[in-house]
Amino acid sequence: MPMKTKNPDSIREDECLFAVEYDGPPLSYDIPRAVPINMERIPVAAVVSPVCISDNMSFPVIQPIMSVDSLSKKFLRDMVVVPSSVSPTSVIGNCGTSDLELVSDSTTVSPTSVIVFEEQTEEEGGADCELSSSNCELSGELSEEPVHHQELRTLDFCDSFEQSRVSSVRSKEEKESLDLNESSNPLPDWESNESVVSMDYPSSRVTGDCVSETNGDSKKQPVVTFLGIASDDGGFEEEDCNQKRVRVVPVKKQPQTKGKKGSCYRCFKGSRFTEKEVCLVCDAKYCSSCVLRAMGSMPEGRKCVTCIGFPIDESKRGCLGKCSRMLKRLLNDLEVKQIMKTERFCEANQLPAEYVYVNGQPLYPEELVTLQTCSNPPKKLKPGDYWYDKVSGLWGKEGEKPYQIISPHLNVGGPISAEASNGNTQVFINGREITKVELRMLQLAGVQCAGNPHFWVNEDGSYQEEGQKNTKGYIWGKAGTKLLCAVLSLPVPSKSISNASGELLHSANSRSILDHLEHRTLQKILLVGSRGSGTSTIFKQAKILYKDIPFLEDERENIKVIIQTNVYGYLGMLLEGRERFEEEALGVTNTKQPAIEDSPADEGDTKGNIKTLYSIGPRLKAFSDWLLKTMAAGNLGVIFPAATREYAPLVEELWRDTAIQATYKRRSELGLLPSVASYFLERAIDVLTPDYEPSDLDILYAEGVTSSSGLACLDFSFPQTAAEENLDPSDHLDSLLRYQLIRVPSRGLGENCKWIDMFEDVGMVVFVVSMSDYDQVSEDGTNKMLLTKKLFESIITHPIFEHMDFLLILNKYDLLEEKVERVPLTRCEWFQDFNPVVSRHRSNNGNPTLGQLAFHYMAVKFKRFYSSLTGKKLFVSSSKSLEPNSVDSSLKLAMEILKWSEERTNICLSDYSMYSNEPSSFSN
Ligand SMILES: Nc1nc2c(ncn2[C@@H]2O[C@H](COP(=O)(O)OP(=O)(O)OP(=O)(O)O)[C@@H](O)[C@H]2O)c(=O)[nH]1
Ligand SMILES: [Ca+2]
Repeated sequence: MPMKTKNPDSIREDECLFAVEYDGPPLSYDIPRAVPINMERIPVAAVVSPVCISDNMSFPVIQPIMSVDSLSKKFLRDMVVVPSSVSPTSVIGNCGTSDLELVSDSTTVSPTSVIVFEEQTEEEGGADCELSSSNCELSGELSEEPVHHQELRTLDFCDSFEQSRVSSVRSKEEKESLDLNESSNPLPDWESNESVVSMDYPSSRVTGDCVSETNGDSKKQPVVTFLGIASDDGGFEEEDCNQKRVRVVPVKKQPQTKGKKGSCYRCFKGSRFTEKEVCLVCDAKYCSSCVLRAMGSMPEGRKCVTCIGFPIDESKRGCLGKCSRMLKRLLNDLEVKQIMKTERFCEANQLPAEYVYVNGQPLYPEELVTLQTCSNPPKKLKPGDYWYDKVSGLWGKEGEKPYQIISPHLNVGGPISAEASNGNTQVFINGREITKVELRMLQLAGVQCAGNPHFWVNEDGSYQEEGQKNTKGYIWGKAGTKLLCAVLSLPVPSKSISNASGELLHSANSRSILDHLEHRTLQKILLVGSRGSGTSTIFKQAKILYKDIPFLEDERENIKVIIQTNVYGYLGMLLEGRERFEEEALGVTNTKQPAIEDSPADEGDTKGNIKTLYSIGPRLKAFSDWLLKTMAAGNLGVIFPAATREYAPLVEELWRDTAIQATYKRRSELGLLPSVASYFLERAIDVLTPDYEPSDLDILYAEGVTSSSGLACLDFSFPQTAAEENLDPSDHLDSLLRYQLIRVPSRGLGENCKWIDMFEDVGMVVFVVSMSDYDQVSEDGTNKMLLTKKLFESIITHPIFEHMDFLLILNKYDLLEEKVERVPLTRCEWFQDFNPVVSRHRSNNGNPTLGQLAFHYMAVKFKRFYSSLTGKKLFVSSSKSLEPNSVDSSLKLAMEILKWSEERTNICLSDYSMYSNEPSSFSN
């Protein structure tokens, strides 16, 4: 598009000055594009009244109106009128030098004017429009894309193992768009896909946000954006789609002075690190000695004296009324309260109506008031473009799916356009072409959507086809539709639906749904596994991941003692090993050096004098003897906390001793020493001091923290992702869904499963298996994997769990990977037929590693075993539970399975089943 725009850099200072001072009478001659306004004299509002704007007309837009004197003084406010076809860059370039800039594609620009009459010809607008609308389409498509790729990374091994190997390479690309398991899955590419249970439910985390990335149009940098609005907004491209609109863009006022980086803007002292108070308008920062002088009595809150009367920087709207520590120090409580109150409520700081566009039109102040004071207002309203379906109350950001249902029938903004939410489904609700997610929701709610219907949906969810009289049903009427919406991140009517007159109206429907929801909000997940499988590690990870305060003070105090006891135990095992190694070494020495015996030395002392690599001095020997004796007596727990004080110096000496270090080097030969021991032993000196405080990681690694005899319970919900935080929590049922993780110690599950009856109401069972157990034997000589299989069998066949989903976590993948290279998997008799074809060259050419094959094989074994006994399908996930991401994705998988089974139940109950139509969704 030819840019006739005057280069703003060429607007000279004096022109601007002229602009500021011009307040003469209206000129007698015609000014085609720019007219100064005077509210008293010009009935401005009528010009842009919503009724006279037709969709296809390019129209003059009159932006905020103020009286002449406030215009000259205040209205230097950072108002820029930008026809949206003009590159916003041009505005920014100059805003430091002049408060008021005007840019239009006309050549005659009167800087005093705040109105731009923009006549835009078809051709002029054409090219740009086309370009950007194709952008929009592109991003629309992309944003839907992940919906299809949203899959559960669980393995379905009912198909033959070989088959899944062959087809598995396919999924590489799909994997990119997944967020489940992404960083933590130890198995790359090859193992997922056909074996993947493909879920057609997009989850809240997947939809939506990719738009921002793909929108990053390289040609046109969105230099001016609404500062406050969330970044996932389509930005300028979207606005360009609706061309022919004149736009008011808030531009930040620049501070009058600016010191060197980080210093106070007034005294120019201090650095980045000095505490400062910030002006809400121009972002000037003042140190505590200057702030009161720079901001005066703060009649509008925290603004420089020169910024009083100016609108605030929209990005700071969230800070309004939130006092800083600095002010609290400088002023008394009453003053602080008063200032914060005026900051929030004074007129100058209110959201300017014209920054909010509804259905393509900037709001009038009255409209904004209507919107903000209705019984169910949009939450956290920010400057930006929104669409509003007045009939149903659906509300969303322009170009996006709905995110809230607000009060219907409000007289704000223009008429809704078919493209408002950028849908491409050919299904319409109240004149708006709906998005793919909405369509899916409708289908799942049992609404017949064949034949591109146009629906008329009322605020209570009742709907009819356009042109027909009878109500066909209620969209939110079915049990589970709300939950469905939660899964799809779609809004649902709030508890009270207000009717046209604003009265509250509790529909029986919505109440029953809420009852249903409340009943469902605590989903219980049972976590079981045989000894040492990793259930407590997973439990602790969940605590650390999902709790703000994972461990309380006194809990930590107890854990500290547990850890220290453990470490003394590990030291004891080392000392035992040392004795063994010393004896071995002595034996070797004796046989090697028969010559010594010929010497005339004292026979009896010979042995004591011979020093081996594993010998220790008498002081340490005494300590060692004492420790081993205490351990043998089972008294280790009793010696605390005295032991830490007394023995700390000895521990240090012991750990640094060469004999101990030599023993530690051979730790793999010490059968009893668990693998986590090294984590603590290497820090033994720190851990065994009285003022040691265990970190979360220490607690994670520590053995015996979760009681091995009792149940442990954890209530949690998955924290919202950044994208979800932008939405209102009340519309986001995901965050309402609460889970309870119940860890049952393996002991409680033995033969007679004494606890099992308590778990009637759990939603699902997560069974944890340690993959590295395949070569281990228990005290009575039975292979541990076989014991695990037995325990697994007893649980899956228990009548209580008959209708429950099972998720198998094959844990300790890290250990398996390492071990399987040394010890054949066939060491376990259940795994006799493991016969992998592994290429000799272990390059990264996509061939699975032995570890991956072994995991896969075990998964198949368990799956077959499970379905032979239950006729159901087992979900499987691999994990390294010492890694938080790994546990996070496993638990999220559990959540998805729960959600999904919820949907499955609801849909089975409803008269409409989508599964018959969509074979992709969960067939096996
Ligand atoms: N290397 C590795 N070690 C793990 C993993 N998961 C757990 N462990 C370790 O395995 C040991 C046993 O794990 P726990 O979580 O205590 O097992 P548990 O199921 O609670 O077993 P009990 O407490 O004996 O009932 C601990 O030392 C863990 O640190 C893993 O994925 N990789
Ligand atoms: Ca344990």
